[in-house]
Amino acid sequence: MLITATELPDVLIFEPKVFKDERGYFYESFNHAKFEAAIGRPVKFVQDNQSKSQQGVIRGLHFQAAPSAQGKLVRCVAGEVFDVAVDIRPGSPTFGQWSGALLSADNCRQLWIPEGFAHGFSTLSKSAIILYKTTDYYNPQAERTILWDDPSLAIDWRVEHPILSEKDKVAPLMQELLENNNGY
Ligand SMILES: Cc1cn([C@H]2C[C@H](O)[C@@H](COP(=O)(O)OP(=O)(O)O[C@H]3O[C@H](C)C(=O)[C@H](O)[C@H]3O)O2)c(=O)[nH]c1=O
Repeated sequence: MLITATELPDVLIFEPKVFKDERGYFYESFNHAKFEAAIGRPVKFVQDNQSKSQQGVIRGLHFQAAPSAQGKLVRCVAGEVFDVAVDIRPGSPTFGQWSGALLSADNCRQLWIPEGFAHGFSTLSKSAIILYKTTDYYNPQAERTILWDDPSLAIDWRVEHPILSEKDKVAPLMQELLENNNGY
């Protein structure tokens, strides 16, 4: 398994060893012991999620406020997405910075996004299916959103005129969340 650092020290790209032969391919999509050894701490995933999106969809930016914060291990099993993590940990040296990775069914890459980051992705292929593990359960009361095109983040989503949920269309700016302190 190849592990690559990103611009955000705690956000990592995992590339599993893919065994290809005349039948197709095989790879271990998750190995708990290897994953914990790679990130250097115990991690317990409690929920698996799956979503399908059409080209041009952006889902995000989302996170759950503490104590329901979720770490996410994201992979794309059909098509291609640009997966983005934003450091929203107050006091972090990379606070407000983002990092993105192309995840696709072909590159088999996975993005590890620890607790304390907001997450979103844009759909680059005709459609895309992502699967992701989370380290805490869904808690609607703890759900928070940040506006996808918040100018203070200036994320390049690589899509024009994105398709958004009604919730995402009206998400607050990160500064608004900080000011009224309901985001953390
Ligand atoms: C996240 C979630 C949602 N739901 C229900 C709530 C809604 O009735 C429906 C669709 O939810 P939503 O529109 O929030 O789905 P996404 O826009 O894909 O949200 C996700 O997208 C970004 C990229 C994330 O990282 C989060 O996991 C999550 O916020 O599924 C559940 O029942 N359980 C869940 O864990």
